[in-house]
Amino acid sequence: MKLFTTQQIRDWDIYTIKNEPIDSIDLMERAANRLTDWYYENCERYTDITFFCGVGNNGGDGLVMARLLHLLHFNVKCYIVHFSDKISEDFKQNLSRLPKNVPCYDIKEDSDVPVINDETVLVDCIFGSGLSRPPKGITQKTIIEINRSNNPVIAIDIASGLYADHYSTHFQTIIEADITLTLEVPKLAMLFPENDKNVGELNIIPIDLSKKFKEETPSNYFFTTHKNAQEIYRPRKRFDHKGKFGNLLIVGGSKGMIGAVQLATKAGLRAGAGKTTALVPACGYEIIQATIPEAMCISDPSRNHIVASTLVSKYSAIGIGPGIGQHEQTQKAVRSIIEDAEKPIVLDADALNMLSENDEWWSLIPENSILTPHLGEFERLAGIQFINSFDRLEAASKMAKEHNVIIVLKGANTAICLPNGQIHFNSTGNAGLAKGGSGDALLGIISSLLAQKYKPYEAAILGVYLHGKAGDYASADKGFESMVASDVIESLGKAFFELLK
Ligand SMILES: NC(=O)C1=CN([C@@H]2O[C@H](COP(=O)(O)OP(=O)(O)OC[C@H]3O[C@@H](n4cnc5c(N)ncnc54)[C@H](OP(=O)(O)O)[C@@H]3O)[C@@H](O)[C@H]2O)[C@@H](O)CC1
Ligand SMILES: [K+]
Repeated sequence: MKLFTTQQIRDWDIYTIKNEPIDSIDLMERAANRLTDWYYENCERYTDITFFCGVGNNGGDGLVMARLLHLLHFNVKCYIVHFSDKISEDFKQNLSRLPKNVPCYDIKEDSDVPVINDETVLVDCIFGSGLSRPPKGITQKTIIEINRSNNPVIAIDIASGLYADHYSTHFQTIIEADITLTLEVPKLAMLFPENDKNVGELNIIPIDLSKKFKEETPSNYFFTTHKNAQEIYRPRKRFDHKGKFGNLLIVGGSKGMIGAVQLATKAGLRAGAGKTTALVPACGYEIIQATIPEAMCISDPSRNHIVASTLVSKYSAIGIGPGIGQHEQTQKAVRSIIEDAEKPIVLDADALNMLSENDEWWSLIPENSILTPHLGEFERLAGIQFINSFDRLEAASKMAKEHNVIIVLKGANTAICLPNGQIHFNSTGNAGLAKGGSGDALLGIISSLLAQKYKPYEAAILGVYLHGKAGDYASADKGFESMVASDVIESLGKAFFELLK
């Protein structure tokens, strides 16, 4: 799914109105109908609803919802926040359509801001994508009061006060929503961790804006949906044999860290590689052989850490890094594997930390290789600590373009930065994945897909999606706290199955 800036969304709106064609008031009615359907299907038992409407089109959406929910016999009331004398035409029309028996109050000065103490759902439609500066005065006061209440808050399109395309610094005056119902596509700011408390649970409400505009308007931002993952996935055919699914090598492990390479190897197998081999220090040999009978194992001459490289040309993909440590001799071995590799490889964990200390390695990395740093590893690679996610993402995208590699910036909504400038945000996964071993599983999955001849960008996007989806199954079964990386790997099968639906 392509993501757009607010300016592009405004143009999309205008294009749809002109070319469908549809009157703007009817488009607002359609959007509010979809929002109302969502409310009815998901929140039917919450019968008391208070709307806080601005005087732009976001407020207009709120007024239509209020009318429709009133007709469905919900107890609705509205507050109108008069933040400007410039009132949108569609807002005005919908205010006149609001049934007279819906209580409606004006907020024009500070003393009009209500103290919220009744049990009601609060619907935030003060500002939408038209926010142009931090809220002040009565708007600020209203937002603070909504946040102070303990009532459930649903934001329409975007939490009021949050900039859609760039970093917000006025944290005190942004709605903290429990649920965001965003129209047609998520907005960029919703995918960044610092805005999590403002966005809450994100739901996308399609409103049928023009398909032609969507296809023809360029964007570098994407959100990986189930359908996108299905388009990449290639189901197996009846006569396929193991030779077709590649020969994967996982390089990792050191004394006390054999579990990491064990998880990556298991994940590689579960993600479908035809043959999977682990290259580990001698102390890990028996562990791998005894616990993963399906895998082959090469024992390094050294007992506690890897010192020797191996003949890399016979493998269709190589994943390097889980639990590998940073011993000087290991660095030499890793460097020589990277140097010998002729196809894209996958680098994680200490392999990335080694790279951040050896700038000259960049020129050795085969193009389109995949680097999977978490935020700390990325900052080491970039040599900078970032203040916000926008700057961090920009730096990751620049690095991907500059070095012709794929950067998988791990976190909630993992961002996959491609050398062509595209950034793909993942849509699956949960907080239970923030745990040791999770990254090892991801390295195994991505390398395994690469071994199966998925293109590097496909392996990265699909691998991250499957890892998150398996994490969602694991959390449903074990809970966020108790799920571990092994549960994620065990759930991979269900994630693959779902792609067939
Ligand atoms: N996408 C779609 O196709 C559809 C979108 N729809 C809906 O429309 C919404 C966008 O509507 P919108 O453009 O009218 O913007 P919205 O945020 O309601 O208000 C803008 C007003 O606020 C003002 N203003 C801004 N900041 C301010 C501040 N701090 N303090 C005071 N004033 C401030 C600003 O004034 P200005 O910046 O010009 O000074 C302007 O007057 C969108 O989110 C969605 O809900 C659907 O209806 C149908 C289809
Ligand atoms: K809003």
